[in-house]
Amino acid sequence: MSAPWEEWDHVLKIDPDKELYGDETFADACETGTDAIEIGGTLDVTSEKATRVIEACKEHNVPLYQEPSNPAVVVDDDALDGYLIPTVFNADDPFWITGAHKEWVRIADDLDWDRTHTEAYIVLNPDASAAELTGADCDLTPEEVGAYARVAEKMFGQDIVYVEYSGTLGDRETVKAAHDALDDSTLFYGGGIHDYDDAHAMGKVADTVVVGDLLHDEGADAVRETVEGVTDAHAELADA
Ligand SMILES: CC(C)=CCC/C(C)=C/CC/C(C)=C/CC/C(C)=C/COP(=O)(O)OP(=O)(O)O
Ligand SMILES: O=P(O)(O)OC[C@@H](O)CO
Ligand SMILES: [Mg+2]
Repeated sequence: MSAPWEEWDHVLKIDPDKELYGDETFADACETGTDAIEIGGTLDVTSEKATRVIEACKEHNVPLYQEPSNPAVVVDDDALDGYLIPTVFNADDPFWITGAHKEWVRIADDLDWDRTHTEAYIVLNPDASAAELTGADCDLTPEEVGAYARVAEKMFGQDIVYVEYSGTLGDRETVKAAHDALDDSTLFYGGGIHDYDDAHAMGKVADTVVVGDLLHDEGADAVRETVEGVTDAHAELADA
């Protein structure tokens, strides 16, 4: 059976610490046409804030995943389809590679391994909170990023490799290098997607495009355009 993310063109990442746009609701976010919702952010997320988002989204027909930024924010909730646990391949502190994970497994009882999956992050925007927190080495050539991606797939068995430029649109050659380096794993791209054209361009070099801040800054209609952008890009690739 194939993994769910193999079918995802678009993921909407909701940050529990950020407000929605105008008077929009979580229902609006769920109805953008996105393939899945990831609930997570780097800073100031709590399990209470994450629970509020899960409760508001669970009645809607969209897969829901929590992406915890540390063990303390993990919510035990049957409404979640699963947990996508980051591990940061280019972090300078092993805490963000396996240390937090060790602590989580040590303190949590009865982890549901069937619903627990990992994402091999390569964090590339030095100004993003995720980069500052993890001390990520963002000064990497496309070739090095491709090599990290290949290591993640071939040596560490990672099903998801995530090129993360949170807050800024990334370098397409770098994203393409990661994509070209993978045989079977799914390449997520996230960062700075603002409109149809951004999503279309990154959709050409990534399997799954993740959109985050746009929901909070410009709202659900803007997110819907990005769903169309990546969907069109993938349809064009399939026709070519
Ligand atoms: C073992 C467990 C349960 C957790 C460990 C999780 C790890 C390694 C986290 C490292 C940091 C990280 C990659 C967080 C994930 C989510 C993420 C990148 C969110 C986007 O963050 P930003 O956009 O930089 O943050 P803000 O929007 O909050 O400023
Ligand atoms: O918020 P943006 O810049 O869209 O980034 C999306 C996601 O990759 C963040 O983890
Ligand atoms: Mg962000």
